[in-house]
Amino acid sequence: MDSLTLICTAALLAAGGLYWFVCFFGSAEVKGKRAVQLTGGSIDKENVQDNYKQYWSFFRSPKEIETAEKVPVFVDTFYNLVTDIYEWGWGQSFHFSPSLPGKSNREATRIHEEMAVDLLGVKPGSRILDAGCGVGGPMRAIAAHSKANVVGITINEYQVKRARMHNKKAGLDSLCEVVCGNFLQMPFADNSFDGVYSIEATCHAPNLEEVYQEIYRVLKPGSLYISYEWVTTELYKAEDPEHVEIIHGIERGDALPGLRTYKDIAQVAKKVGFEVVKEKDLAKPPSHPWWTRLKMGRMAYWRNHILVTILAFLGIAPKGTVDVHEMLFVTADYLAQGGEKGIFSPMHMILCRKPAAE
Ligand SMILES: C=C(CC[C@@H](C)[C@H]1CC[C@H]2C3=CC[C@H]4[C@H](C)[C@@H](O)CC[C@]4(C)[C@H]3CC[C@]12C)C(C)C
Ligand SMILES: C[S@@+](CC[C@H](N)C(=O)[O-])C[C@H]1O[C@@H](n2cnc3c(N)ncnc32)[C@H](O)[C@@H]1O
Repeated sequence: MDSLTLICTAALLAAGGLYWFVCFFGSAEVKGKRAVQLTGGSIDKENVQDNYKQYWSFFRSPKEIETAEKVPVFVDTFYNLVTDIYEWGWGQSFHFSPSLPGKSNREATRIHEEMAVDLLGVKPGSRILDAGCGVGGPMRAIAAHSKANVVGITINEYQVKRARMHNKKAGLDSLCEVVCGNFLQMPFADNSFDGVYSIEATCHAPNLEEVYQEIYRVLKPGSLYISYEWVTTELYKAEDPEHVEIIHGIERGDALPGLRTYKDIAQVAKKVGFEVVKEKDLAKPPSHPWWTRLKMGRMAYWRNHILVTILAFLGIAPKGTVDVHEMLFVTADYLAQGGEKGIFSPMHMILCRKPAAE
């Protein structure tokens, strides 16, 4: 073999290897984003690293996170930093769901979303609210399944842009509307929705009572609200340092002002005036573990980390992207540990009714 043939063969093998590495290694999810399109949301490329530092500074003075005025900035900064990585590495629905044997992650996600709207029992044409809608994965599944008009609200302007773009692309923009705003002070009239749902979103509120009160206000009397809440379970022991470390790890990597215990949820719902119709931790057996998807993705996360590092080095991805990705990498491990130990659930479901007017 002459040296030219050798070089060509080596180059071909290297290109083939790289293609395989990028496309097939690990479990790639169906995404709306590619690695080369990663941004810092609404943050200018050169400010991503500083915003990442700012995000961490909130944890140095946790009391500040608990004040309602600081929360929108804290949560908004977080979603500017993570939204593209979530879409790229997870898909358009930013939540977990129990694994369903024989079904793909995508199907399991859709079934978990449809269950929420089925429990609301809304009719086609009714108007429902998605409190904390992300880029609208659940909203589109729910609108397509129920034929209800869905209004989504998110604090993050960049997510509004992404959600509107996806709605249009899916041909669902006549059923789905997206508003930028704070779910603690919503720009909607009293008694104006036939149903409300929130999927893994109210955990960002510093005070659950405030967000439940606001949802109660906009819901029509006699209508239902369903939420999938992030909670610590009865197995969590505050005196066990390992448990505490896992829960703190989850809070830090997911922009949470402080995880609530499962006991708080119904108590707060009743306090604001709801009747609790049903409450169930959907993570508990016979459900199959929600965290296996996180663990199975580990090889892909390594591949992603190398990709992000190369893209940031080349100046294609913003500089801080590597730090953000690393933070998520670590968070995935804390989440999986929380699930495996049974001390944490991201799907403590509560279904509530606003009493009918007298
Ligand atoms: C409800 C919330 C978000 C829940 C999940 C959608 C996200 C929690 C942790 C995220 C991820 C962790 C690891 C990332 C991985 C390193 C990267 O290569 C690809 C994306 C991840 C898999 C990412 C995807 C989304 C999560 C699973 C919170 C914020 C209340
Ligand atoms: C983990 S994501 C879940 C998104 C969506 N429910 C889903 O499952 O894809 C949490 C969402 O809550 C939104 N959120 C958090 N705090 C908020 C607030 N105070 N007001 C409005 N939206 C908020 C975030 O912007 C984000 O869209």
